[in-house]
Amino acid sequence: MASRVTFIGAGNMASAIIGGMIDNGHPATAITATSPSDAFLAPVHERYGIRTNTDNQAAVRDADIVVLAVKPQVMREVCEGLRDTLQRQRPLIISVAAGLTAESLQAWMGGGLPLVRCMPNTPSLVGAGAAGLYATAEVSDEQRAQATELLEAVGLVEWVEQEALLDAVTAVSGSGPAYFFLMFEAMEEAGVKLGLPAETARRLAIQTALGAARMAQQSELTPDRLKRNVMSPGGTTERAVEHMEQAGLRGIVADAMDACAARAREMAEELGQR
Ligand SMILES: NC(=O)C1=CN([C@@H]2O[C@H](COP(=O)(O)OP(=O)(O)OC[C@H]3O[C@@H](n4cnc5c(N)ncnc54)[C@H](OP(=O)(O)O)[C@@H]3O)[C@@H](O)[C@H]2O)C=CC1
Ligand SMILES: O=C(O)[C@@H]1CCC=N1
Repeated sequence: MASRVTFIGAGNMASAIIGGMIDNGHPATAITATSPSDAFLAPVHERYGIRTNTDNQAAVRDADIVVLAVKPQVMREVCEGLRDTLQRQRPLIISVAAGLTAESLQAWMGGGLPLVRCMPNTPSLVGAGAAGLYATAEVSDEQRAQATELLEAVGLVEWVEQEALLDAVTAVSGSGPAYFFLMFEAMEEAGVKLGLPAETARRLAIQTALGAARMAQQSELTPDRLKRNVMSPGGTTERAVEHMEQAGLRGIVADAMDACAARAREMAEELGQR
């Protein structure tokens, strides 16, 4: 029988994972999502056919897995509200919140619960997600396998053995989709300046990213080698890539990802248990 999975929060990230799970064959009737507002839940129910509930406690009562998918800022209130039910029920808990440490989450939920911290990303919606997972000591091998199965239904899963590495995962893949969307915007704008219709430039940029990603995934060659294969000596790509290198693109990416990971650590401090 499929695991009964309850999502606390039905926003961008929860919807992305739910959509991917359903496309992958998880029965909609075994999935519940909660939100404080019925008006918000109605379209989620309509779209995915899942169960919805405005009462978090009622929604976790029969769950095998509880996915905490609210904003970090409301997580404490949500965890404290679920504390008694979770302590009785002891489901596998998966938090997708950026920053918030297992120590804080455990403290808010009363401690000692099987908790996986996960950093997923929104391409889960199309089955192309990438998630980093970290398990606390309370998580059994079977529960690790359950978490892997749930997240693998919507994409790639990588376990990390040190919790702090989740901040690095956030900087690479959690926030990563936004970097590529920004690149699409920039390429579209530049394509328009070069005379292309916006829609044409956008479609070409997106398809090019898809092709490059598929090639990099399927090829034995490194990204550097693949890049050099596009760069004919004295040709057009060489000129463009030289420009990007000279303008400091690598440094910009490194600084941006440092800022991202630092923000995750900052959020852990701002919102942490004390
Ligand atoms: N978006 C992303 O790309 C990623 C997000 N994350 C993490 O996922 C989590 C959610 O982010 P995201 O989906 O973007 O945020 P959203 O704001 O889209 O979703 C949060 C959801 O939680 C609901 N909510 C608020 N309070 C409660 C409550 N007390 N009980 C139940 N539900 C509640 C909100 O309802 P309402 O709108 O009515 O308040 C909303 O449906 C965050 O912790 C974030 O760090 C992780 C990886 C990637
Ligand atoms: O921006 C954020 O805080 C969340 C976490 C990773 C992606 N979105």
